[in-house]
Amino acid sequence: MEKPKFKTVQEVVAAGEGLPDRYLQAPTGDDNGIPLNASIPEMDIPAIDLSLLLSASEDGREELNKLHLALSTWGVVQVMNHGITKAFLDKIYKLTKEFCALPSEEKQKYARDIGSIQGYGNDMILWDDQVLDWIDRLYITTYPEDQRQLKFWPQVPTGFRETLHEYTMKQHLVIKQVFKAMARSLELEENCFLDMCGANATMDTRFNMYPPCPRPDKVIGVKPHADKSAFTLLLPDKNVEGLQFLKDGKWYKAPIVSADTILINVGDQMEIMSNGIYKSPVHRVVTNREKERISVATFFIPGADKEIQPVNGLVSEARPRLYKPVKNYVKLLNNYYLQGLRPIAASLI
Ligand SMILES: O=C(O)CCC(=O)C(=O)O
Ligand SMILES: [Fe+2]
Repeated sequence: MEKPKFKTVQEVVAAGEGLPDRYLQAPTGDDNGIPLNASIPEMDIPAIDLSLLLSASEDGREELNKLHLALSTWGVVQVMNHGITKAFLDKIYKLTKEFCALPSEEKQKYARDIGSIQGYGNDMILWDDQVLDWIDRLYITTYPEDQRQLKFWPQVPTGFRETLHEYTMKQHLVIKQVFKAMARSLELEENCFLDMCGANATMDTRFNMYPPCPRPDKVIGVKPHADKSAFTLLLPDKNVEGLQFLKDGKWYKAPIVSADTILINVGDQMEIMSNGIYKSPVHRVVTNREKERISVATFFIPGADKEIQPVNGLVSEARPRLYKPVKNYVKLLNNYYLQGLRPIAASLI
C-alpha cells in the first residue's frame, strides 16, 4: 500500500531544508562507483523519415531496413516527417514549462490520489527505504476519449487541455503508421500489431519535470527502466541532456535532437509481440545541477483485455517462442518497476 502524501521535488527544493537522504542512490555494485554525472559516450540514434516508411518505392524499402536495424539494436529511433509541425511541438513544450512553473497550490489541484498513478505528483512511495527519483510529473490518460478523467487535465495554462487533445489525436495517427511500418519491416501483415493491441488500447501522456539538483553525481532523475508500453513517443528536452540508454552493459547519452523530431523507443509489449527481435531498451535520466529539464512521453498501451504474445509470423523452429502470453501487463507488473526490476523477465518462457 502506498505511503501517505509526500512532498514533490519542487516542494522539497522550496522548503530549503537541504537534500533528503532518500533521494541519494545507494551504491549498486554494478556501477563500479562511477558518479551518475560522469562523462559517457554519445550514441548515434538513427533517423527515419516516416513519410517514406509506408511508400512502396525503393526508398521506402531502404527506410524499412533502417528501422529494422535501429529497433533490433538500440530499440530507439528519431522520427521525422511524422506530420506534426515543429510549431505544434514547440507549443507542447512551452505549455509544459508553463505548467511546471505554476505555484505548488495550483498544481496540487490536479494531485494524484494515493495509490493511483494518474494526476500530478511525485514517485509512488511503497516502502520506507525506497530511493526516490528527482522528478515531478503530470500523468494523464488521453485516449480513448471516454477514458479521460478531466479533473487531472490542467485548466491553467490556457490552452493546455485543447492542445493536449489535439496532440493526442495527432499522435494517434503517427502511432498507427509506426505500427504498420514496424510490421512491414518484419515482413508481416501490416495490421498484425494493431489487431493484437485491440480496440481498447490506451494512450497515457507523462509530463516529466526535473528541477535542478544539488547532487547530480548521486541523485537520479528516473531510475533505469524499460517502458511497459508497446512503444513510447518521446519529446526529450530540446536544450538539456539527461536521457541515457544501456547497451551491452554500458550507458550512452542520447544526443539533443532537433525540435521537429520525435524519439520512439520500443516498449516491453512490442518486444514480446516481436518475439524479442525489437528490443525494449533500458534507459534512465540523470539530473543537472543548474538547469531544469522537461520531457513529454506518450505510452501506447495494448488493451487490458487482450493477450499480448509473439505474433505467429515470428515464431518458428529456428526462432522458438520466447515469451508467455501476458494480459494487462502494466498493472500486473508495476511493482517490479518500482523496485528497479525488469518486468519482462517475468514473462520469459
Ligand atoms: O525524460 C526523458 O527523456 C525520458 C523519460 C522516461 O523515460 C519515461 O517517462 O518513461
Ligand atoms: Fe521511459
